[in-house]
Amino acid sequence: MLAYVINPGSTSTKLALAEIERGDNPALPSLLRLKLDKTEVMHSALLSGPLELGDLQADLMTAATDWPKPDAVVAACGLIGNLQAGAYRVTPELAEWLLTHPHGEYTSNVGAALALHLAESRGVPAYVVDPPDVDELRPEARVSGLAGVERLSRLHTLNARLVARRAAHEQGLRFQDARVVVAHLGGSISVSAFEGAKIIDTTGARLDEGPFTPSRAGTLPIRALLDVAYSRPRSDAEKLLLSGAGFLGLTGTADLRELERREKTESRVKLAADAFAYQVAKNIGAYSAALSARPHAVAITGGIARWESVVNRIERQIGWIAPLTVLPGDLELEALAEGMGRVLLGLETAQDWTPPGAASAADSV
Ligand SMILES: Nc1ncnc2c1ncn2[C@@H]1O[C@H](COP(=O)(O)OP(=O)(O)O)[C@@H](O)[C@H]1O
Ligand SMILES: CCCC(=O)OP(=O)(O)O
Repeated sequence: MLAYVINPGSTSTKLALAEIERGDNPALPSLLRLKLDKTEVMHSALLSGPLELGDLQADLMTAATDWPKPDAVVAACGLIGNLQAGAYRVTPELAEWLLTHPHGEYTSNVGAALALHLAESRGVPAYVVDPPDVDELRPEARVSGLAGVERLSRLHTLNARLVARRAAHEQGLRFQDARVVVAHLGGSISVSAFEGAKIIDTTGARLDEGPFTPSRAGTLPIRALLDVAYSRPRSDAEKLLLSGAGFLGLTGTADLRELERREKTESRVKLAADAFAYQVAKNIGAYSAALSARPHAVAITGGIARWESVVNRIERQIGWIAPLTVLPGDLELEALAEGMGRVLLGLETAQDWTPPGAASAADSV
């Protein structure tokens, strides 16, 4: 099977021609064989209007000019309304909805429109896979200690699901039979518990919960949060918590490659790295406890999984919980291709999207 795969980012859109075949292990049918021919289309600014979208559609058409006709086109997308994981058929209504109801700055809001354009030009269907607001939380995970405040499911769904599936396969288990905890450690962080192939609980990302990140605060003691909130306007408080905190606030830089070099000689940097590994490990422990029994695997992924001494510290701390799988970087193109492949190969059924009710579409970040 062939698919065009589109992953829009803030400064470039990644594109791939994916060849997807069944694997040769009948016990693990979703362990697929993938071949990706990747390319990247640069754009100068955050996509914000129809003009830039038109230009990008044209650039993608050019990049794919010589590619053979695919069976489908698949893209990453923004928030589409608290649904089950999997593939959704892109309709003009879904593409338009994402462009006109962008809740938060999700650059992937343009994904569905890009996929539809390319798919129509080839006379094939378009899909989006595993949006960030896939919501499969167990009921008790939604409840916070303050009536009216509901915990949300907003995470790095694409990468985290692929990594959870690979960690399950590494243990010789089908995804639906495995319990896995995944820590996605990039510029943005989420830690999530997978059981029965569902994301039953997650820290969320951005202004939700979890470890601190290169520039975000993560979970704070409530009294400190109140001090931050009451000492400045809300927009300044958000700016501090999202882009002036974390490693940046603790060490003066959010460039973790630089911190990796400095940690041997600077005690402040070493303490920040120790604290980060400790917070990640504690969250892995908490999300292990969200499962019905001990996890079969713990996995860490994202760019920070390249920081060897941090990975070692995390492993020392959580090694007693389950074997650790480390898959550094992000594998979103692979995740999109596999998600599409499962539909094209008849392992999963694509779903139809309907606009979420006013109640579930309300929030911002
Ligand atoms: N070799 C490395 N050592 C330490 N940190 C790294 C390394 N490579 C990347 N990082 C960090 O990973 C983060 C980027 O994560 P990544 O998942 O690749 O991208 P994104 O920014 O999209 O989340 C950055 O904070 C970067 O400093
Ligand atoms: C909502 C989780 C995925 C994501 O895109 O996070 P950031 O926008 O915080 O990087």
